[in-house]
Amino acid sequence: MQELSVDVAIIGTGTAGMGAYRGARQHTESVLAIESGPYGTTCARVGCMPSKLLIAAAEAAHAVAAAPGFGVNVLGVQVDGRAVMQRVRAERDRFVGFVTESVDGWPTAHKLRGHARFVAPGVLEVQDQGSGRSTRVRAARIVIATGSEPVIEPRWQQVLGDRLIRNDEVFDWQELPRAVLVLGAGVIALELAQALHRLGVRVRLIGRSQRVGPLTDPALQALSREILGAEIPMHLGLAQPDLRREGDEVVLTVAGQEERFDWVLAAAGRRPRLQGLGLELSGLPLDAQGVPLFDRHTGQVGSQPVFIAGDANAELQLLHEAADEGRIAGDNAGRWPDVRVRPRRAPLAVVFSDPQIMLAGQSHAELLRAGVAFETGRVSFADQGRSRVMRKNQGGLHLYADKDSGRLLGAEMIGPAAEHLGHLLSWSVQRGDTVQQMLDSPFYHPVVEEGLRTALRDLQRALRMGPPPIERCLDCGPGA
Ligand SMILES: Cc1cc2nc3c(=O)[nH]c(=O)nc-3n(C[C@H](O)[C@H](O)[C@H](O)COP(=O)(O)OP(=O)(O)OC[C@H]3O[C@@H](n4cnc5c(N)ncnc54)[C@H](O)[C@@H]3O)c2cc1C
Ligand SMILES: NC(=O)c1ccc[n+]([C@@H]2O[C@H](COP(=O)([O-])OP(=O)(O)OC[C@H]3O[C@@H](n4cnc5c(N)ncnc54)[C@H](O)[C@@H]3O)[C@@H](O)[C@H]2O)c1
Repeated sequence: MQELSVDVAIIGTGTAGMGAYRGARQHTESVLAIESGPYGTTCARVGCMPSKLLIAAAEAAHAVAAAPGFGVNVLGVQVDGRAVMQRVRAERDRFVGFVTESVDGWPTAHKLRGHARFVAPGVLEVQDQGSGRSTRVRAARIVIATGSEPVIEPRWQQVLGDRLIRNDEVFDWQELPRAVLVLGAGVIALELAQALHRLGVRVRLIGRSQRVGPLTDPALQALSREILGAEIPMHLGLAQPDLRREGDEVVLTVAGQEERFDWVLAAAGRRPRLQGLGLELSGLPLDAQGVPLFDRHTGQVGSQPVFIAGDANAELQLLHEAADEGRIAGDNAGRWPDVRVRPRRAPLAVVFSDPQIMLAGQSHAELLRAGVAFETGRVSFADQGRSRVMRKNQGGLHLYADKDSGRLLGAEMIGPAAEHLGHLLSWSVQRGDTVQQMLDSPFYHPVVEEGLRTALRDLQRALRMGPPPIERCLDCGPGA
């Protein structure tokens, strides 16, 4: 067995691992990045990018289908599934190429292929299935950046066999399938189910509860269910769906009615990829789920020279969070024992459904849990001018502000341009803006942001702060 000794070993070269590599390398050249799978990151290969490419194709099909609503008649929509998937893969490969190019630029001595596991505190064994080679790595500091994997119930695998697929496999389809059942009603389920539905695939989504998507504000959660449920065929409250395999098909039975599908897509959450990592031999403190206990401002696990970043830490499974956490963990692993505390950015999450969904700052549920005294400002997009112009006039935005200071604490929304409003709002939360400061900012006409202004005015009214807001702002422009 080959033996190596390094200052910093990084397990996983996804977004977090690559950030950690760059962070650690500012302090030492003795860095080893270990990777068991293909280079290219989950985000670029099978996550953010290919899913958004599929959604972009679905948006194009939907725009054509929705054109008659503007008096623009088109002669039907024909989706060429092969061409759709070809573009998804070609563009995806381009994005993956940028990532692999970056890894190709790392010195060979900094890279090791194979599956890493702890065999003792500070000691890893790396097994490369391809070459059969084993390497023992003694590392003064270790970064765990192993990402996440879909939650798959064992009985699904037993019943469905190779008809059960994960997000990874979807983007390798050469053609669009005829029918797909989606297990889950969260982010991946909504994004992929709606995209496939708009591309002409017969889709059904199964939710084990009545919840649809991530919003925690009960009124907006109900609105998400109403709006998305009106378009995407779904069965909610089906905790144990009756599924059986018949040949190459899967049969779902609900209330005596059978429906047949080519594939069942597992979209029931993702858990940290920590199994087989030998954490039991690592000497690290673990929580009840077996996830290392860590400080989110340093990435450090307990008081040991081990850091954790990205989806592996079971916190926020988002690209920008993985990148930040990777940089923090790598920098601290490099500079250890002089571990630095890094402020975190305001939370921001977006679902690329139509209408989009976003959460900025603290969610409604988090504010309630923390016992914060807050007021809520609301707007419906049903009559919002620009949204109506675009026939995108559905959804709602709720803003939450601190009762004492009038500072914006958070926001939840389903509605038009949520990805953009989410950015504005998370920036305001991070800056500590008050509702009055936000109202004093410019608002163009006619834009969706005028809906935000209406919600801010509603919030200012509830807070009873500043001059009384204008009740009906006629000089703001019609529909503002
Ligand atoms: C379908 C989908 C869509 C998404 N869309 C978005 C989006 O629009 N916006 C957004 O912000 N986020 C999105 N995400 C989430 C985002 O992709 C992840 O949060 C991010 O990629 C996590 O990065 P990571 O570095 O933690 O993990 P990864 O990129 O998965 O990297 C982990 C790496 O560790 C390697 N590894 C694991 N175990 C070992 C081991 N024992 N030894 C050696 N190597 C190991 C793996 O092979 C992998 O390369 C999406 C995710 C999915 C699945
Ligand atoms: N736009 C984005 O930023 C984006 C897109 C895709 C994924 N992601 C990230 O990936 C993560 C994982 O996505 P996801 O959609 O798998 O998780 P999720 O947590 O968003 O949703 C999981 C869904 O599965 C359901 N579920 C859980 N266990 C189940 C079971 N045993 N049977 C049936 N249903 C079950 C839940 O009720 C929920 O509806 C997200 O939390 C997000 O952080 C982000």
